[in-house]
Amino acid sequence: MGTLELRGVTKTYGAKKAVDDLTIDIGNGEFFVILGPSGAGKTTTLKAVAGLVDIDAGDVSIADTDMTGVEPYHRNVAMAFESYALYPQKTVAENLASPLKSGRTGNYSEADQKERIDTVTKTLGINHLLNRLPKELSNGQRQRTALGRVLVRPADIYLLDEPLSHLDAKLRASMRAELKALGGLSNTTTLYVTHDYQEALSLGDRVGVMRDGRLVQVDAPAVMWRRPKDVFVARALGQPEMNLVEAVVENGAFRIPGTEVSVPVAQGLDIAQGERVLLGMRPGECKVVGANGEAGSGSVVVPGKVLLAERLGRQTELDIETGGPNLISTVAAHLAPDEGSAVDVAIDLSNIHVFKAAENRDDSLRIGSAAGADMREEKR
Ligand SMILES: Nc1ncnc2c1ncn2[C@@H]1O[C@H](COP(=O)(O)OP(=O)(O)OP(=O)(O)O)[C@@H](O)[C@H]1O
Repeated sequence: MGTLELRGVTKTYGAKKAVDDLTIDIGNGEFFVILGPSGAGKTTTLKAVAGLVDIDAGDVSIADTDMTGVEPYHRNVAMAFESYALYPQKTVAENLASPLKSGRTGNYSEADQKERIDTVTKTLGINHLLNRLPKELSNGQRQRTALGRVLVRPADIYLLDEPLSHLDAKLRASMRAELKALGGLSNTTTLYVTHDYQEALSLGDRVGVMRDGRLVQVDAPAVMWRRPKDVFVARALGQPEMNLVEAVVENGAFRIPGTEVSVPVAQGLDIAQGERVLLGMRPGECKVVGANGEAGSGSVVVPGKVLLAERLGRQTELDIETGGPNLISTVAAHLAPDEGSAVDVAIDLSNIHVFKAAENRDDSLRIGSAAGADMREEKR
């Protein structure tokens, strides 16, 4: 176990700053997730911690010890890459036992080894595959075995790079729950990298959203979901993505061009007449209430017509014409209106995120919700 600190870590490849002045403090036993799109610098960050790349600036400390000049072998980190490194001629059981036999993380009796392997393989659902060779496994099983090799041995830090990426959606969801349980049990500081927001929100004690080598926001999942710092973070969380609708402040209200909709500007929002904003509304929070349905106080109603209704499992995704920008709404499939129906979409004011429109849309900063500015004490 140990803390992990990165101070001003920078790694450049040619003209590209893969990691740009990155500072993170990860607590002992914390499960920290880096979420970001392809090329954001996630893997390079893990490699910097593992000592697998030479960093240009900054430093990494593990368990309060500066790792500058310390070889990867001596850092006591266990890393799982997206590509799985397994011994092809060894069985699953032998692959899992090999990290325990190296002696560098302690000596394990046969019984200890068996117990550790048992716990990990049961958690990962691969305990029926112990006698198979890697070539006799599916990609998902191979990936779980590779993850098992990492989790089986104690380390100060686990570094996990998209370890569930080759699993199908169902298995991935169940593995998330099991990994969480395993993390809780082992209490090992973990730095976990993913581009899957559900994984990030469900696994992370804290999540850091990475963009172009920098962390844009670091927060607990619930805080980040409620208060994404900018449009980039807001778009990174949620599938389908948050609806983003341009609006202008006129006479104390946000007016959405092309519609009759006007959302009152709540007190305390730092916004001036004529300013352009983006109103963000998550599809799951755009509630279809039927035409002329009851919206209730504290919400805004947008009348529209269902252009497309696409059933996706238990949910249906609706594309709703409003006269202005279309809105995407997700509803339980059995409640979904037919294509062509007139509907009202009700959105709670507190679920309407207000971003000051920036030249690059992703840079637009959140200033609060349509219900008001964020209260400081609500932040944590
Ligand atoms: N060995 C390398 N040589 C040159 N450029 C590299 C190298 N490794 C990474 N890069 C570049 O650095 C940037 C960050 O890469 P990195 O692999 O860390 O991103 P990532 O967030 O892990 O992406 P992905 O999710 O696709 O794995 C990218 O622009 C990538 O092309």
